[in-house]
Order: sequence, then structure tokens, then C-alpha cells
Amino acid sequence: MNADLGSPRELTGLQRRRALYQPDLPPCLQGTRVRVELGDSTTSIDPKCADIVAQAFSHTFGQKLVHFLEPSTMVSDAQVTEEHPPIRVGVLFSGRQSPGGHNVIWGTYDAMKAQNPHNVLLGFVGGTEGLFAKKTLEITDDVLSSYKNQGGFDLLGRTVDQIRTTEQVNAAMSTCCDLSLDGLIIIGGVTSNSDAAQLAETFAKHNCKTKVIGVPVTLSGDLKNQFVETTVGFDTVCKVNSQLISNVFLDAVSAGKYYYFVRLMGGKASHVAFECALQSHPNMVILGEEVALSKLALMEITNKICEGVEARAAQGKYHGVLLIPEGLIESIPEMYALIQEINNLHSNNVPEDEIPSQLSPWAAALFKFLPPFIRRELVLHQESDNSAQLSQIDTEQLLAHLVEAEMNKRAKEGNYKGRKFSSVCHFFGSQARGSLPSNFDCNYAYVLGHICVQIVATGLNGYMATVTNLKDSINKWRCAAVPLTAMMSVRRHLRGPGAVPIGRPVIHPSPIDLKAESYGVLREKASSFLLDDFYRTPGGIQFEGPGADTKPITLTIEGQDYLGDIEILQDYLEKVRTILKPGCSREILKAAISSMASVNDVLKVMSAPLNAELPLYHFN
Ligand SMILES: O=P(O)(O)OC[C@H]1O[C@](O)(CO)[C@@H](O)[C@@H]1O
Repeated sequence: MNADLGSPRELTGLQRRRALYQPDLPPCLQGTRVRVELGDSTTSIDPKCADIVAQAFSHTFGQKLVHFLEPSTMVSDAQVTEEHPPIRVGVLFSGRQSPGGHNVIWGTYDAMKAQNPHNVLLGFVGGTEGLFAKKTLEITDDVLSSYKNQGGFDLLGRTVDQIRTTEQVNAAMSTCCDLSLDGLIIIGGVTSNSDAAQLAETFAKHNCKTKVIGVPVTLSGDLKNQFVETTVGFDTVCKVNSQLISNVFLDAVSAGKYYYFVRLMGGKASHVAFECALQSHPNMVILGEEVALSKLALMEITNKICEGVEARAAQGKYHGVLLIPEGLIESIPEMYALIQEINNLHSNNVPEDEIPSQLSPWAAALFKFLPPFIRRELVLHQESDNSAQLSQIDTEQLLAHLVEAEMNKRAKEGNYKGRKFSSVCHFFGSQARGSLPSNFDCNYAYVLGHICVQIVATGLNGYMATVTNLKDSINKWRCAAVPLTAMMSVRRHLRGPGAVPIGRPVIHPSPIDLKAESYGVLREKASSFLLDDFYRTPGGIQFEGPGADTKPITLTIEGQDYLGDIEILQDYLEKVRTILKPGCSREILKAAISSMASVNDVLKVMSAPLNAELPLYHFN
């Protein structure tokens, strides 16, 4: 644990200015009185698993949805919370750093102090380890002052994101009892919220008075379901990555000699890569979900990229940008099977250096085929959820290596006559994860913090704080509490009636919906992206002025009128081509010139920051 955690720190001019930003609240959270309305009883997100979840969570399964409304709203069966005896709440980061996390704590603190100045908020220093060891820091105005609207999780830090073993659960329970906590807020993604559900169940079973609350905070954006629209941090990370990617584009197109292979965070689902592709328009993006669906083998993916390289070479282009998610490696069937074998060996405590010799013959053959750097990375110790350390596996380098070998082979065999293929690889991980959070993430996290306090005040255990209607302005956001068990399910072995449930109930990461409109848009444009270099330069995150309040494209595109700039850019390119075509007719030239007004708009779009509110954007 870092000894400096939680200390006041010196802020730069930009950080000081950001610290002054005051997030907005939806009307229902603006006063000290909130109307609490009970909704429907819940079941499992997968009705076929309801019995299993109900059995595993006999004390917390089936609770009702709870909505927080403005007190003036006349709703039958509703109650108004008015009296607030002093409460004590603990909070911890249990999950990877994600921009905006600090604002959950700030929102919680403000809401607690507004309810009753004697309320106490304790932060656990060092995440789960701090929780087990009762290492707390009382949150005060002073402590918070240099962490408002700031990136990182360094106010409290985090360690192993796990509260699962009997020993860990008992340690957490004894801390909550000893500190007489009314509430415990766990800030994290799917794994941490699954642990939160288990903890809530255990507390209920043992009559522990502490109410456990989960908050959806993960840059990966994969804690997404009918109750949760997006997670805190996803917006910021996609904006920062898109800026970095667009910088790479300009570098690529300027020299025209390198292919950039960019790997983005997002292990179990490819939401970050998908959103960044919509924001930046790379030549190629390969999503884990597509590969898993089509069961593409490593060599098929390699060939697909080589075909793209060849098609571009035919147009005299020897540069390009390819995006992949870090989870791609696990989506490739043969790699998945190999990683599973390695995971099993890890679970049986086989040391890293002995793993290669204990693989099955076919897995050993695949392992041997891989370059040495990938072999080393594949056998590294596992994550807290017993999965491979995807951030440590340089899949972008593996693909670049295989594509180069294949292009050289094609050249040698006389099947490729273009210039030699050259690549540059990047992994954009912590560069974006440590960013100052966007206004959207600052607001969203702050509001979730307020909701946590309403959940404790209402006496709800095993709930997640949620906000829906996020695509609209904050005054239309809808605040609620959703039972964690409602988001849980059990994986099943086979599809159909013979399906056998495996594993324990957890909140699973949601993959990209390949039937969604936003995905359709991306695929429809794939060949233009590949060949026409429709690169976009979104620029840095806008904190003030036009564009400061834009949201992720994937959040706003679903169910909206999509009149994005892609069609317009294509149209523009066609017009330029027409004008440039030698001997084109006077009429065509005139028609092209008469459309110059829209061409100017297009140029504006191409040079303006993505976040700027442009007339051509109709995402919200
Ligand atoms: O900093 P670390 O421990 O490498 O974390 C990496 C992991 O965290 C995440 O960013 C968030 O879950 C994953 O995408 C990634 O694999």
C-alpha cells in the first residue's frame, strides 16, 4: 500500500480549475427530501437461472426495484424520507482505476452531510485489504479538496479486488460490525459487484446491520444491462483513447509507411475498442465478439488483415491503423482453449515455468508455434477472478508479427508486389485510465454517490445505485436502486433444452450486441474505413464550452435518429473525386460546386473536436 494515499497534493492550474467544477444533480436529489417509490419485484436477468440465483441468495433474491423521485411527484404507495438519524458509512475502491471514481466518494459525502452533519464517511485505505485490516481514513472537506473531479483512485487506492473467500468475507463482516457501519459502498465492475452481492447475502444471513451497496464504475463499460446503461469512466477512457488514436492516424498518413496496431483495454468485452472506432474511424477494428461468433482462427484473422493491407497497397497506401481489444486473444477459439488449459494448471498451483511441459499435446504444439514473448506472457499468474492477465498479453505485437511474416511470404511467392510491410505497436491502457474525468463521468459518479446515501437511508441491502436516461440532460436522469441479484445469472454449457448451468451466479460482463444499430453503422462503413482514410481528429476532452457535455456515441446512438457524419464524409469524398476526375462534365462540376456549402460543413466536422456540438451531429 502506498503511504502517500489520501494526502493533500499540489494541483496544477488545470487540476485546480477542475476541482472547482460543481457537478449537477437531477431534481429528485436536489433537496434533502426524496420520495421513495417501490417498483416491481425482480428475478434473474436470465429467467432460466432464477431458481439457482434464488437458492444461492435466499435472503436477498427477489427484492423490489426502488425509484427515487422528486417529493412533489404524487405517487401512490410512496414514502418520503425526512428524518435522518446520524449514520456511518464505509466506502472502498474494489476494481481497476477508472476516471470519476473519486466523485462517487464526493457525492456520497455531500449527500451524507446534507442529511445530517453528524454523519460519518470512512474510506478504506488500500481497497479490500484496507477493509479486512480496518484501515480507514475519515472523509472530510479537507481530504476531498484535492480529489474532486480528478483522475485515479489515489485518494484511497486499491489492492486485490476480491472479497470472496470465507476468510475475506468474515474479515469484512467483522470490520463492518466493529466500526458499526450502516452502509458499505463498493465501487467497481462486474467482479466487485458480484462480490458485493455475496457480501450482502452473508450480512443478511448473520443479521449484520450494514447494508451493502454496489456502484458501477469500470472503464471497460461491460457492466451493462437492462438496468445499467453505462459505467463511470468509460466515457473518459474512450475520449482519451480516441484522441491518441487520431494522433496516430495523422502520424501514419503523414509518412505513409507504417501500420499501427493499437490494443485497447477491455478484457471480456470490446466496448472500448468499439466506441473508439465510432469516434475515430480507424481502417480496421476487430472486435472479440465478432471473432467469437465467427469462430475465426488466428491465421484467419491474420489473413483478413493481410487482405486489407493488400487492398490498400493497390491504392498506393502503405500505412493504416488497426484497433483491437485486449480480450481479442481469448476470443480466438484455439487461443481460448490454450488459455483455459493454462488457467487450470494455475488453479492447480503448477509453477509458471512448469506450465509449458504440462500442456496437452495439441496445446503444446500451438504454444510452441507462438513467438517467445507471447509464451512468457501467457503463463503469467492469474487475475483475482482466475482469468488470464490480458493487459500483459501483447496481442497487437503477435498480430503484427504474423501479418509481417505472411506479407513477406506473399511477396516471396510473387503474390504481393507492394512495398515491404512495417508496423508500430501500441497498448493504450493506463494512459487513458489515469485521465482527468470528463464532465459526464464527473456528474454521473457524483449522482451515483448521492443515490448510495438514499439507499442506506432507505435501509436497502444488496442493491446497486443506478441512473438511467443518461443520454438526456441531467434534469431528466432517472435515479434508482436495483437489487444486485437481478443482474446475476449462471453460465450454461449448451444452448437449448439440454443446457446445463455451470459455475456460481455472478454478474457477467455484457458483450457488444452485434444486432445493435450502432454495430450496424460500424460494419456498414467497414470497407470505406478500410480504403478511404476517413480519419477523425476529436482532440482532447473538452471540459468547458461547446462539446463539454457530450456522451459516448454508443450510449446515444441506440434508438436515435442516426444522421452521423460518416455518410456526409463519404459524399464529400465522392464529390472531390468527381471534381478531380479528368474531363468530368460541366454539369457535374457545377453540381459539385453548388454543394460546397455542405462540403464546408464537412471540413468543419473533420477539423473540429468530436465533442463540439456540430450541426451535423444528431447523436443526442
Ligand atoms: O493495471 P492492471 O492490473 O494491469 O489492470 C488491467 C486490467 O484492468 C482493466 O483495465 C479493467 O478491468 C482490464 O481491462 C485490464 O485487463
